[in-house]
Amino acid sequence: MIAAASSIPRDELLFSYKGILYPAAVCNPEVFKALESFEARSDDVILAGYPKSGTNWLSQIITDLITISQKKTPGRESSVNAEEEFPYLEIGDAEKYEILLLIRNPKDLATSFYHFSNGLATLPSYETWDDFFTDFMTKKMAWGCYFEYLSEWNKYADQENIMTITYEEVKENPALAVKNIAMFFGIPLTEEELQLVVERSSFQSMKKNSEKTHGVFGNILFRKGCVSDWKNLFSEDQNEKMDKAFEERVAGTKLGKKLKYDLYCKA
Ligand SMILES: Nc1ncnc2c1ncn2[C@@H]1O[C@H](COP(=O)(O)OS(=O)(=O)O)[C@@H](OP(=O)(O)O)[C@H]1O
Repeated sequence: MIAAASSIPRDELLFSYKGILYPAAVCNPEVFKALESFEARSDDVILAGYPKSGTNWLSQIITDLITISQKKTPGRESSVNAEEEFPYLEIGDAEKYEILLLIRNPKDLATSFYHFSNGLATLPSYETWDDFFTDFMTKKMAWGCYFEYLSEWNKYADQENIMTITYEEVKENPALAVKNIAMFFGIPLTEEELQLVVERSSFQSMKKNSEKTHGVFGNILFRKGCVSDWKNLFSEDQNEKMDKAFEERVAGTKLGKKLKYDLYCKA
């Protein structure tokens, strides 16, 4: 499906559902409609992340944690296939289940999204970074505007069943991040299990394993896996524009503070 999309004209690549754009090759309005009445089970685990925030990274960590937890559950030892049990979903009522909310600094996220858009046939590609930046700042992105995404999730960030984690904090101290995630989902871990999850979710391990886990898509997905790559793309003027938008729209919120913008997004 991803390869077939390359022949689709640019203006047919995205469709709008309730005011937000989605890639037509992988999303379907019928699915969104059906998900409005989706009922989750109380032990379902949901990972919410805007594109390029590190979703595949955190789903690797959660999948391993679930596998470890299931191995310890009597009667489920042999039925472990966590990958199959962790599909992508768009969700309705956010109150019924525990949600790990993943966010990433907007400059690295935009940088990652730009390279991804140009590597993937299902998304509109961009001749220049400047063109991408303009669209990113004016709500023309697939999966909507990142600033709106942050403002919307900010309404729920205080709820007990939501744990927010940043890409940067997992990068800074992976062991602590895995420990906190495991604690949030009530999964006890031995020191050995913790080290295993950390090792298997390192960028190097995931990239090395990516052909098996993601096929050819792996090469596009596991690009650099670092913090501050934005410094290679952003102009002075673009820095000013994004700093201003962040200050006006997100800086004062709980999620805004959690992102440590001054540390990760100022030169
Ligand atoms: N293990 C690990 N460690 C550090 N960073 C990692 C890891 N796995 C994925 N990544 C980086 O996450 C970026 C992709 O984000 P997503 O998985 O959310 O992409 S997607 O929206 O599902 O396509 C993308 O970021 P960039 O490298 O900056 O493009 C990936 O490289």
